Amino acid sequence: MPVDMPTVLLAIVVVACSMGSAVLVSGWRLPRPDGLALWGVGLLLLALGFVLFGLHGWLDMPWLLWLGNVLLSLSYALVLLALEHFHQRRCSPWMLAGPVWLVALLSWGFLHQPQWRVPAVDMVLLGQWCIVAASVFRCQTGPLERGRWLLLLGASLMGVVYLGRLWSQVMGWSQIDQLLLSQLPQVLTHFAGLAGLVFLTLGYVLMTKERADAEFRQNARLDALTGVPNRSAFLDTFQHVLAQAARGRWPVSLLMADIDKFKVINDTYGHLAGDAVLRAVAQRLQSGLRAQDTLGRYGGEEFLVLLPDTPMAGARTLAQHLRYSVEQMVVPWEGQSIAVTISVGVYGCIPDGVQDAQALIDRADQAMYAAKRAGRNRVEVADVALACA
Ligand SMILES: Nc1nc2c(ncn2[C@@H]2O[C@H](COP(=O)(O)OP(=O)(O)OP(=O)(O)O)[C@@H](O)[C@H]2O)c(=O)[nH]1
Repeated sequence: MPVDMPTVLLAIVVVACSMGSAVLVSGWRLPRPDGLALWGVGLLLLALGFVLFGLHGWLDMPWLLWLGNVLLSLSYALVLLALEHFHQRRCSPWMLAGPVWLVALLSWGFLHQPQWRVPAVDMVLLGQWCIVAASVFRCQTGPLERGRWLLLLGASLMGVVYLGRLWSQVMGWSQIDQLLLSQLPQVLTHFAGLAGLVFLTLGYVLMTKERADAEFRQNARLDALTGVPNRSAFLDTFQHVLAQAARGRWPVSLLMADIDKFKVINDTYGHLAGDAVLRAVAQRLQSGLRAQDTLGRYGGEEFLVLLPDTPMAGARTLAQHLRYSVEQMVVPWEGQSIAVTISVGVYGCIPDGVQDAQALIDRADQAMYAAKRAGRNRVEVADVALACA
């Protein structure tokens, strides 16, 4: 089937323009630096570059070709910049601007020698796609998500396009200075490039969506005020640790810490001061824990601390330490200092795989209420008779 080369170029321009403007609009002034706007501008520059190539085919003005090549290289540099922006990395100016300068120099220097200009420029552009592919690989943490797979596929396709172009030049299959001639290698490489652009852009957009989804999931598991895991996230971790402890037959302890007379703090200093106290207590508790321990906000002014591989005696010592640490703290508020204390209930057991997490929390809660009844600012351990129930 004969394919008209100007139509192929037009298709590239239309697709790059529409994708570029859509991405630019969706990334415009986003609060988070996703690099989408950069990507959109890159696509628009690419479209402009192809418009200039097409015009050169008709008007035969060499500077159009030079500018088209520079714009193409600039658009690839913007793709790289967008990726680095997405990952909040600083990109070396040499990596970004170096190839663009090289393309500008080579295509100007060999403006009237297409046998040198075309392969030289193609080699630099191929190098740019290698850098893009390396950048996609470098941001891999854990298994590749679908967005990155698509990006890699797109970058590889672009690499194949330039290799194919170089190969067809070496083999003499295409008249390299005749851009508008409908030669099979030209048509094939341009179509492959178009497909590469679509894969790349979809991959990039998907990658931003995947990151937003992951952040949303993560935030949904954190308490917005204190930044520690919320009740449902804590319960998930607790269930998981209980199952592991039951398999390994190691002890698990739980602390329930409740701020004393918190209502008085709220009533005296105001609700915002109460919030500041909650944040300060959460920080204090967190700073006294090991990496494997989990602090969670159970509700209102109640915090839970999960201590894997910790017998009740050790948990009690830690609880005393945390209680003392909070007692020593003062929360500054509008020129005043708010004193805070906590009451802590301790419960521990070697799980047998049958216990329900909620039942264990209730035991720690009962111990905490015993501490309240005994006068507050103290630690109480659950009834030993119940300790392994
Ligand atoms: N500022 C603030 N207050 C909260 C928050 N969640 C719950 N509270 C308040 O915490 C207070 C808890 O009061 P109580 O249950 O009577 O407990 P308490 O005053 O600490 O008394 P004891 O626990 O017996 O020492 C209530 O006034 C709630 O409105 C919050 O996120 N921020």
